[in-house]
Amino acid sequence: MRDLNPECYLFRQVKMPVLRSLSRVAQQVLQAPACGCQPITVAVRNISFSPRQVTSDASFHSVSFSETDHPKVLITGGLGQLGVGLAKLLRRRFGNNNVILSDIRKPPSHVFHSGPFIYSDILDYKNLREIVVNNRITWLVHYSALLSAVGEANVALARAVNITGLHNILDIAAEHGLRLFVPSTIGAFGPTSPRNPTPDLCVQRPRTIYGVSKVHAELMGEYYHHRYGLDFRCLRYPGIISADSQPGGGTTDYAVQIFHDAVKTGKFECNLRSDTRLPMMYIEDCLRATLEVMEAPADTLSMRTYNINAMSFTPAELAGEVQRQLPDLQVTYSLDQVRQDIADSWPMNPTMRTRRDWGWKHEYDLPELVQTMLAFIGSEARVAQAS
Ligand SMILES: NC(=O)c1ccc[n+]([C@@H]2O[C@H](COP(=O)([O-])OP(=O)(O)OC[C@H]3O[C@@H](n4cnc5c(N)ncnc54)[C@H](O)[C@@H]3O)[C@@H](O)[C@H]2O)c1
Ligand SMILES: C[C@@H](O)[C@H](N)C(=O)O
Repeated sequence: MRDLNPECYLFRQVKMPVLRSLSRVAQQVLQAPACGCQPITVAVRNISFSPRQVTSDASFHSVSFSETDHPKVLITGGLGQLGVGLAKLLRRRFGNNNVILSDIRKPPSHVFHSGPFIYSDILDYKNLREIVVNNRITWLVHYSALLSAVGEANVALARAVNITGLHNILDIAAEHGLRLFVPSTIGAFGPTSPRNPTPDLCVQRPRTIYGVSKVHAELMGEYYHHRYGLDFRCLRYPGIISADSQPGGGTTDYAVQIFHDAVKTGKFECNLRSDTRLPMMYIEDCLRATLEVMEAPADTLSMRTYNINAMSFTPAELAGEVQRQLPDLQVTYSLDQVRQDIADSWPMNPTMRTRRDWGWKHEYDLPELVQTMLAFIGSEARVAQAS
């Protein structure tokens, strides 16, 4: 089964009653509609029936998104390291009011006043659905998650947010014909995956709840794509490095912290071994890749989950590059064994079919990354000192 017919889908969505009882899990076969599509009925969520119409020549585009309109975007978990930057990029492209940031945390004043913000807990399915319906959302970028190190410290919460929350997102997206982006991660690989290089398709047996939940997200998204025609798109981000937003508790956080410590104290204690090689990317490249994969014509996507990368370096190599700009920086090493074990199971160099499929090219390598980070954090520090 490949895809949905928009008219049939919307017709059925409006006409069909939504059944809420968790105990009434079932499937119904509907009568063939006038358009001649072969109807199937699928319980996307066990509280409702969502009939899906499939035609052999249908494309994979979202059912409710007209290509001539701007998408109406909802970003979940938008107050983390990546969400505010993505909202800024998407708002520049689609208009301020067409991009809604959401989170369960209170936004800082500059974020609150920069565009639409809304409270949304992804564990609250009804609230999510209300937001999607009331705001006529067509694209959903699902950023809410607990990252690798924080997830190991709170497995139950990570399981709830990263797995149960994802189920809510998938059902909402399928039921309302949204184009859905869910980031995966290099953490979706594990100790038995090939590390150098790591192909897009290979063994994935991660040993963190974060990694397990992200493999689950990849597989569920692809399943919904093939089963229900959900327009699911996924990139496995490497460690993302940003100057104006803080990482949320991952294994690659050291590569952000070093810049702040270098500028503020001239000393940096690294919690990974000096020779730990991991894939990394500057945030601007990451957000551009996200927009590019969301805008890519469906027929250019040979897969729905892709590796993506810019550079790979070790703490020693990063420190060396920072020391070229700030020669007095002192770097010491004090291992966090949880993070080290995680890092030792992750890829060093993911290969990328994105290059072939939609021409992905990063702009920032290590020297540009270091210059940009130091320039930004340095100027912030000077402003803070002056005021
Ligand atoms: N930053 C990276 O290096 C990186 C790398 C690979 C993948 N990713 C993925 O990208 C996405 C965004 O990453 P990030 O670095 O911005 O994460 P982050 O940890 O900085 O932010 C996650 C956000 O999710 C929110 N959240 C937690 N529980 C929630 C709930 N119940 N409902 C709604 N929101 C909730 C948090 O409040 C937080 O603002 C995540 O899915 C992450 O796995 C990030
Ligand atoms: C790599 C990524 O998923 C995140 N930065 C982490 O370290 O957990």
